[in-house]
Parts: sequence; C-alpha cells; structure tokens
Amino acid sequence: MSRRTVISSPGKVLLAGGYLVLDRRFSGLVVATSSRFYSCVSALPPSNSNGRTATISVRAGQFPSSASTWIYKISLSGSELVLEQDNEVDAGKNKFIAIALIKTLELAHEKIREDYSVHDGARAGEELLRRVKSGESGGGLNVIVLADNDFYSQREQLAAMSLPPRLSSLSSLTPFTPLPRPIPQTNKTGLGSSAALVTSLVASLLSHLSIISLPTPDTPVSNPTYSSDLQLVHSLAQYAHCLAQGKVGSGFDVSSAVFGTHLYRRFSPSVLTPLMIRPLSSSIHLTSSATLLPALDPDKWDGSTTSFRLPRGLRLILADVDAGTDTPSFVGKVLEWKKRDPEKAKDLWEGLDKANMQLEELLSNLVAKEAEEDYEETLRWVSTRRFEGHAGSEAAKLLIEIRATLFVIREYLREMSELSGVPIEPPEQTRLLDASSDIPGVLGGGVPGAGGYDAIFLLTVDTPAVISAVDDLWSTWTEMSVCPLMAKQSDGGLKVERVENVKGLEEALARK
Ligand SMILES: Nc1ncnc2c1ncn2[C@@H]1O[C@H](COP(=O)(O)OP(=O)(O)O)[C@@H](O)[C@H]1O
Ligand SMILES: C[C@@](O)(CCOP(=O)(O)OP(=O)(O)O)CC(=O)O
Repeated sequence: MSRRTVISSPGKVLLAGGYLVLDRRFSGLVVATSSRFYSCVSALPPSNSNGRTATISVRAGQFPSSASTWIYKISLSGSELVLEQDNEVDAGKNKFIAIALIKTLELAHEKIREDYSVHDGARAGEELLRRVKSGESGGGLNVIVLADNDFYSQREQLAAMSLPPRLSSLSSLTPFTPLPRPIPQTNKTGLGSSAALVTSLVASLLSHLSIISLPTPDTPVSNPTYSSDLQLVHSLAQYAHCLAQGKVGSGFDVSSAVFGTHLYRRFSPSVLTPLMIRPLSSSIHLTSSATLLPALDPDKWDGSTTSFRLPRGLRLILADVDAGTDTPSFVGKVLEWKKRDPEKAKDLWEGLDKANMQLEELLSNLVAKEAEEDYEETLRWVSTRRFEGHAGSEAAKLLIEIRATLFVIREYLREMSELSGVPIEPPEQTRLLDASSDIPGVLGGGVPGAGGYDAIFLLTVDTPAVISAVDDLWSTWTEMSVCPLMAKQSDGGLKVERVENVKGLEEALARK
C-alpha cells in the first residue's frame, strides 16, 4: 500500500473564560477531549491527465459520499498555481476545506522556495505539484476525514437501535458511525468540528508533502524537536480557520486542537489583520515574494499556552442538550452590552476572571497533591458523601474550594446573562446543573464556551458509581433532552496516528 499519513486533533471544551478569552488581558481554561478528528492522506491512483495538473479529493468518511466528497483540481499555468473545485454542483462548497487546501499549498510553496533554495518560484511550483502527485505520474492526493461519534449528535442513531441516550449505549455505536444526512443538516455537539478538521487537515497535508516533520506515532508530539513545526501548523490553522469563519475569534479551539489542554491567552488580532484583508483568491502567484511565512512566523505570534491539566481521579463529563432552542451567536450581543455599560462590565469581567484563575490554581494545586498518600482516599470520601462536613486533608479542602469556585463562576455567568439579555446560563440549564451538582461525587459544572442551551459539562470524581448516577439523572431528565458524550478530558493535542491503534478506523477508511 502507498504511504499513508494519519493525523488527529482533539475536540475542546472551554471550561472557563468564555467571552473573556476574546480579550488578551484574560485567559481561558481549555480542555482537550479524548474524542478526536482524523485526517488521512494517501496517493490517488495514477491518472492520464497532463503533467501540469493534479487532483486533491477530500471525503468526509461518515457522511453520504457524493454530497460529502469535495474534489479539487490543481493546475500550473504560467506563473500561477490554481485550485478549482470540480464538483461544486454535486457537493456544494466546503469553505473550511477549500481554504485550508489553498493556504496549505501556498505555505508549502513558500517553504519549498525557502528551505530548498529553489528561489525560482515557478520551479518551486513544479516541485510542489510533483509532491502532490507523489512523483511524475501520480494522480494527486486522496484525503479522508473522520470525526469520532461525539462530534455529532447520535440521538437518531441510538433511537434507531432502540437504545436510550445513555453513556452505556454510546459504546454500542460503531466507531465513526455513518450518518444519514450531509454535514449542514447534521447537529453538532460543540466539540469544535471545524477547528479540529482544519488543524488535522493542514497538519496531515504539510506532513505528507514533507514540508514539516512530525514524530513517528510513538514519540510525543510535544517533544521540543518538533516545536517549530507545531507552531507553524498552529498559525496556519488559525489563519485558515479565521478566513473560513470570516472573522478572527479568540482561537482557543485551534490552539487546543494543536497543543491539547492548557491555559490559553489569545494572540493579538493584528497578527492576522494584514493577511485577512487580502482578497481571498484560489490561485497562488508563484513568482511574487513570500507573504505567508513572514506573517506566520512564531515570533510574531504573541499568544501563550501555559501547561495545565485536570487532576488524576477527576473526570470531565459532557452532555449535548437538545432544548429545541436554536442558540444564535451570542458574542456580538455580549460585546454590545459591554460597550453600553462599560463600568459594570469591567467589574463583572474582572471578578469572573479572578474566579476562573482561582479554579485553575486550585486544580493545579490538587495536581500537586496527587502523589500524597491520602489522595485516593480523599476522592473516595468525596464520592460517597456530600460535601458538607469537615475537610479531612489538604486535598479535601481543595476539592471543596473547587466546588465553591465552580458555583461562583456560574453566578457571574448568570449575572452576565441578566445584564446582557443573552441566555448564557438560562434557567433551564441552571436547574439541570443544580440537580447534577447535587449528586455525591459531582464537584460542579457549567455551560462551556459561549454557553446557551446546547451543552453542559460536569467535573466529577471518576468512579463508576458517580458516573452512573449522573447517567441516571440525565436519562430521566424531562425538561430538556440530555445526551451524554463519550469524551473524557485528555491532555494531548495533535497526534500522528497508527491506523491499527485507533478502533474502527481501518474499517471506516475502507467504507465507501
Ligand atoms: N466531518 C467533516 N468533514 C468535512 N467538513 C466538516 C466536518 N465537520 C465539520 N465540517 C466543516 O465545519 C463546518 C462547521 O463549522 P462550525 O459551524 O464553525 O462548527 P463547529 O463549532 O463545530 O466548528 C461545516 O460547515 C463544514 O464545513
Ligand atoms: C464566546 C467565546 O469566548 C467562546 C465560544 O466558545 P464555544 O465553545 O461556544 O465555541 P464554538 O465552537 O464557536 O461554538 C468566543 C471565542 O472565544 O472565540
């Protein structure tokens, strides 16, 4: 079989720092999930097209094939390399894919020019085309992207198998379960499908074309040897994602897709502004001077990722909530309120930030206690009793404070909801979170990211009894339909995969 490059990126949950993280003065706690998005690149069979064209086909493997395969033709003509979609009538556009492709090719071209001293831009274009074709006669690249089931609502698939929307049911689903409708008609769960798609796609292409070198599957990507290539993947993915979204968001989703769980401080939007104002083009001028590499230079990126993880023995549980309410984008409205009432907003954001940073500090302090003798016992204590009573140890005190801080954060978010008129933690979610937080062993929870009706997270002690108590409550909740996700927290970011190590991946790649 021909060479195959498979790279995955995790999904994300913004545990704390929604809205605030848009402002560089504040940070957000972003936790990567065990559920991942996979991008697999291999060669297309040789074609008898002329030597100056190639094809890149990208297929979303779990969706109906003809509506979810985007086929692009690359052609070299004079001093231009042009990317055109061949099947727009059948598949429509996929902005995230088209933009990720053209920007990856543009960067690859600049890198070939720089690294291989092929100063002649046209010759570098030929070298790029040769790599896309995997030699002189190859047809191009075949990319299959697949997301773990958690990225999309599985309610219908469970119902079709007569299974209730419970944690225990989710493991009965085939990995990468085929979904009946094209992507725009499929409900997402909020793990950040577009960021994980763009990140894994960009990384797998750059790696397959030998523009960057990522480690072999068993070496951690966090190894410093790979740091500059990872930074490049990060800035390119941020850029492509912003272009496709049509705006520069905070970027925590792309950052966690690359670096995994961390404390995130955003980059200045001005880093990307010069690139964002260029008219979007589907062709690359091969002889113009390089513009992407200088702008994507890690030295220009002033964001930061500070290492952080959830303590051992705790678990993040997520649920996809279907309240029958469409959550529109809240960001604009919250920012409008902030402008209207700057004094109040400033106080609130500073108070909320203090609580968010306290949560980070408490969790990190608990991580520091993991090796202590009574750590496990304390977790057991918390999972069998309620939180009232005495704190027996330092770890117990921390757990109690973590719980209190989660409640404080929610209070601030509810105040922000009231003042801004945006349902960040609407009353329906308050009732669900309060009832969930009342289960022994549940430290607390909240609405992730921008909030709304769509999702909640809980932080619990990780024992089967606690998890099944949560599962019981959610499956009998009547006010809204609550469906748990399989995902747990996971520290890792971008990962080079061995197909045989990912359950069901080989089978999913083989499906048509
Ligand atoms: N499995 C997939 N394959 C191809 N494209 C996908 C896939 N999942 C998501 N996308 C792209 O991402 C877009 C959704 O992005 P967005 O609305 O920002 O959601 P999210 O918050 O999940 O990132 C889709 O319209 C599609 O272009
Ligand atoms: C408001 C925000 O700070 C957080 C939004 O977080 P979500 O996790 O809700 O994100 P989506 O994937 O876009 O739905 C905006 C931002 O940081 O860009």
